[in-house]
Amino acid sequence: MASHIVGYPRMGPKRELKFALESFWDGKSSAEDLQKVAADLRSSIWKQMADAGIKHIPSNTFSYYDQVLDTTALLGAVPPRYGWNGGEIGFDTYFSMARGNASVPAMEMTKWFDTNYHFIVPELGPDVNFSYASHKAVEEYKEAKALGVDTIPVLVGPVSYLLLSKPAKGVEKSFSLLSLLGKIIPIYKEVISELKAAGASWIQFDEPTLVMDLDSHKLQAFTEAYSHLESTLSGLNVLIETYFADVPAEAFKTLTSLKGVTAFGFDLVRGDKTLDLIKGEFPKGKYLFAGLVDGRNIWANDLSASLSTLQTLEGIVGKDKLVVSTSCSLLHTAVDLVNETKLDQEIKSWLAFAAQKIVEVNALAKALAGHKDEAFFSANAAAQASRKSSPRVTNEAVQKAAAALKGSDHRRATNVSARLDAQQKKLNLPILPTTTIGSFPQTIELRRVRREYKAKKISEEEYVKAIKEEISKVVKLQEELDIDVLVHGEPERNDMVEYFGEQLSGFAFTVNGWVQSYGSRCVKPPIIYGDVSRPNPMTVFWSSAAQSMTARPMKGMLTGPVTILNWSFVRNDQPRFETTYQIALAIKDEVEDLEKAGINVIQIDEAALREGLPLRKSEQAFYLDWAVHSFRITNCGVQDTTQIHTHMCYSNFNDIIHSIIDMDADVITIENSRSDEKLLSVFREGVKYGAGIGPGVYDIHSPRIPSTEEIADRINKMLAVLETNILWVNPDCGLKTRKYAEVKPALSNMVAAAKLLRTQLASTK
Ligand SMILES: Nc1nc2c(c(=O)[nH]1)N[C@@H](CNc1ccc(C(=O)N[C@@H](CCC(=O)N[C@@H](CCC(=O)N[C@@H](CCC(=O)O)C(=O)O)C(=O)O)C(=O)O)cc1)CN2
Ligand code: MET
Ligand SMILES: [Zn+2]
Repeated sequence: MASHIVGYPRMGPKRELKFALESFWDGKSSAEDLQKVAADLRSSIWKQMADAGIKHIPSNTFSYYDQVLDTTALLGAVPPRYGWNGGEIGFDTYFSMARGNASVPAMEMTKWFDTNYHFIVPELGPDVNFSYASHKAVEEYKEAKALGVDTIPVLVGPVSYLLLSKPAKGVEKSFSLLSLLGKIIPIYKEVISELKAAGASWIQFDEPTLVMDLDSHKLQAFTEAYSHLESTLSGLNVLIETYFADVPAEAFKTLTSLKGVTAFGFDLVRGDKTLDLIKGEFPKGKYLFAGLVDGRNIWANDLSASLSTLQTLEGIVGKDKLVVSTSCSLLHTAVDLVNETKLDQEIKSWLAFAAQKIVEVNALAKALAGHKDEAFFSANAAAQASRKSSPRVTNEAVQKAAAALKGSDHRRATNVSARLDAQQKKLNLPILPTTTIGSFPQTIELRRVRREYKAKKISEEEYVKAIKEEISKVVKLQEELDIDVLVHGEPERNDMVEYFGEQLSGFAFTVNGWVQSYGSRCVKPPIIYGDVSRPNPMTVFWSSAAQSMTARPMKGMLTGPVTILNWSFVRNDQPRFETTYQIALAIKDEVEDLEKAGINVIQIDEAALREGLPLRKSEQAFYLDWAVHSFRITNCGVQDTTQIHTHMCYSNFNDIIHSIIDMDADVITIENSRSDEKLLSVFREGVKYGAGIGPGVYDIHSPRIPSTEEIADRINKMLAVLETNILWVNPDCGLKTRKYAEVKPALSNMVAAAKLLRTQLASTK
């Protein structure tokens, strides 16, 4: 019985790649240093899988930044503005596309399906001259082979690549990205041929777009693509891997009829309906890669349940055609539980990170082949049982309160325009008020202070003093810049989700449970294992201190329930909405405590609301309903004069704008500048929006400093579609990843642009 891993985290157990990348970008180390760290990481991962007994070990799932960008490099699809002149694509061009450089902004970055991973969006048009410009897939295959590991090379499939692209600037709206299929297939043929020549016997194409609701035209593209590749693929075993949801019935038919394909991979964790399709009809003689070990979470697999599913599948496809696999790439889970020395032992026994999941996959494959490791299975069964019955999981009062929420609407009593009037009387803001999203740069010094406090190397007194000093610096800076609504800068927070998780009951934490979010940036999602409650106020102390330092309004800064849910490892023993309602009640208490403490503006970030939208349309309305409801629960109890802000990033809102309006926030700040101002098109199409809105005026994910003119130009574009009196001026997102050398001039230009427009508007009145 064979085993397979869809993909593996690249950052390393201690984020070795992150540090190597950042040091290279800062000019502190050489390209060779970076390549050495990368090669060591790859070899240790391959060896680890080989030692565990995995049969199909993936290669080319390593990336210096992103696997979609790697595919863009493979195809030589570099946008002309990066000045690439052909030849093998090197670090310069590659990282310029990813991060921008002094003269050119970065390519667009967006969410990878419904995960917290971000990919670089290919920009394509009829004039792109595709060429085979990165041999990375072949080099990595050979590298593994030289280490004695014969791998299954992984490529982003041609159709998903095109479906995830966008038309380049200036390209006609009517241009069909799929029309480029004929141009990229020859490049895929080149790389497949080289892989074959290097000795590969298997190849994996990731085609996750197959889980979306694709029309027949798009499905047809799969049929076309793989029939063109058929002759080149002959002699190879070809796996098409899908993940993140069920494959719809139509797509399942198309997929399983593809020519030249010999194996199909399915996510059987998020997609429980696919099992029925397989039971209904699965092509004879083809391999089924059964993704039963969850790549998106940290819970230990229920091995006996998985084994019984596998036994059913074995009856359908036959013993020699069933392969045990992960539900998706392990990129989306933490790396190795071995490095968690501080976790409670009982909770630890419930968990499995990437390294442990490999062992689970292998144990299942062995058990199916009749070599069940009884000790391993019975330890697993004991852990499953302890998790089900552990008293630390349940809090009956919380369950009752959350259950009582259903059915009610939780709306503020007054409508938004009346509320905004009442708030303006109190706040007295100019038109085009300026603000920021919350965080200010997280300096090395700041991280050191937090770390030393956590390690008890400095006292609470010293810690409070240091953080207050930082807040005071940030407040002074904002006053000097003449920003209207201030923030405290979030210096006490490691991360906007982890920070709240640390203060809520029902959450556990890891020390090294990092997951890549984009490029070198990682997050450490807290683990929600039990019912959630708030033992004490979480932010009131710092927000009141900050407000006392200024006469200007200071925004209280909270993370909303849907975002806390979506950016945590969440329980899989109750529906997501139940967990969210529990978090909503905790945040509601915090909102009300902030109001009592005299904070008049409170921002409740729902950065990940869009991200959690189910991939399949049939499930979206239900999600939006409870997600928006949870947000309203948090602030339905405040006075009219308390101004509720929310913030969202990386969002494509056109399809959910009505839900956003239904959140009924007083002001919303939204990412906008790195996605071609797609957001504004919603309003151009006539959607009425009466609340305050601040579409980001510059991209904070790039080190580039925007000029006053550029920002003024952006604001003008917004004024063309939005009423002057509702528009706010702010960056796209928080500033924590930037340096002060970037933030000061950028914000100064932002305020200058707002003032310029205020003057212009006053003179044209
Ligand atoms: N959860 C989440 N998801 C999100 C976002 C977000 O802000 N949070 N933003 C969007 C974009 N994604 C982002 C993801 C990560 C970061 C980011 O800045 N991450 C930091 C993590 C920094 C962090 O939390 N650090 C901790 C831990 C400190 C630390 O790293 N300590 C040292 C030493 C530890 C010791 O000696 O004990 C280490 O572990 O190396 C802290 O500052 O307190 C990074 O990768 O650099 C930014 C945006 C979308 N998704
Ligand atoms: N308040 C948060 C910040 O400014 C919101 C970030 S959204 C990823 O960092
Ligand atoms: Zn954001």
